[in-house]
Amino acid sequence: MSQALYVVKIGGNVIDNPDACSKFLNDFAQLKGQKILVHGGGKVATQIAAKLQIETQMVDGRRITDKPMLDVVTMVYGGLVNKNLVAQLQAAGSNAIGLTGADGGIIRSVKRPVKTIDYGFVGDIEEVNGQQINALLQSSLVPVIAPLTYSSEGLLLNTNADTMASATAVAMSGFYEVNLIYCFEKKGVLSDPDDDNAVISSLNPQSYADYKESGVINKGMIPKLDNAFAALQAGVAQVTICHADDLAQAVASAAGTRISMQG
Ligand SMILES: Nc1ncnc2c1ncn2[C@@H]1O[C@H](COP(=O)(O)OP(=O)(O)O)[C@@H](O)[C@H]1O
Ligand SMILES: CC(=O)N[C@@H](CCC(=O)OP(=O)(O)O)C(=O)O
Repeated sequence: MSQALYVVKIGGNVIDNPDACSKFLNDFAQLKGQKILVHGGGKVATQIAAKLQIETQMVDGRRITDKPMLDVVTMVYGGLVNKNLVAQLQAAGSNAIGLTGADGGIIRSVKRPVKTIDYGFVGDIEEVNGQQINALLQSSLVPVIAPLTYSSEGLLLNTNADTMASATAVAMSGFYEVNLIYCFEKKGVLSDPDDDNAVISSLNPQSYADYKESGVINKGMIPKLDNAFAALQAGVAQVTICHADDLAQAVASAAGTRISMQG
């Protein structure tokens, strides 16, 4: 059996909460074995954009990214958020290296074609260079990947962090047995949006369709789960959605929502 690799995604609500983020990073640094962190930061980008009087517009969970907004997300994801996470991981004993998808050519995308909506400078992933990422892992580095990609025309493109994590996990499953863990500010996928303890322990395509139909699963959780199922179908060994506080338990399959193709 191949070696284990954790691909962990951390969402913007946790990044925006210094105490929660610091606890998460310490737990992440404690994880034994090979690991990659993919981060979001949408909430921080929205706040900084507002300070610059740039309005945020989201459609289906994706940010409309015109040139001024591209400048904001480049500074926020590639700079402010990524470098602070790297510094904190260094202090926690993890030799982190911060990268956008352009660095080392690790994640190439294509600018989303305009259909009914023009998303602007948003990238749809075309290729993840798993070999290059593996070279970093083999040098005992911990890649910390920001949600920016590059195109063959030399554009830098804003790319959803959940999709970055899923595509990275899929590419790395050619080298490792990959455990993909989405960490956010709730205890998992909930069967009752008003009850933070109503965690669905296991979700398969049928139960997902039912919860979606009834409206219990909505908004940002839909693209997150679509990414989760896509990863499982493309060879990722295990996918879990959990609270950022519960990373260690989720690794031991003792917390969060386990995504499954069975049942
Ligand atoms: N059934 C559900 N269980 C948990 N969260 C849900 C559910 N349905 C919708 N959500 C929403 O999905 C959000 C997570 O998606 P998103 O905001 O994209 O997260 P992230 O910050 O991790 O990228 C939660 O904050 C929550 O408001
Ligand atoms: C194209 C697109 O929507 N990109 C996202 C990238 C950040 C992200 O995904 O952050 P969270 O994980 O914190 O939501 C955005 O700008 O909001």
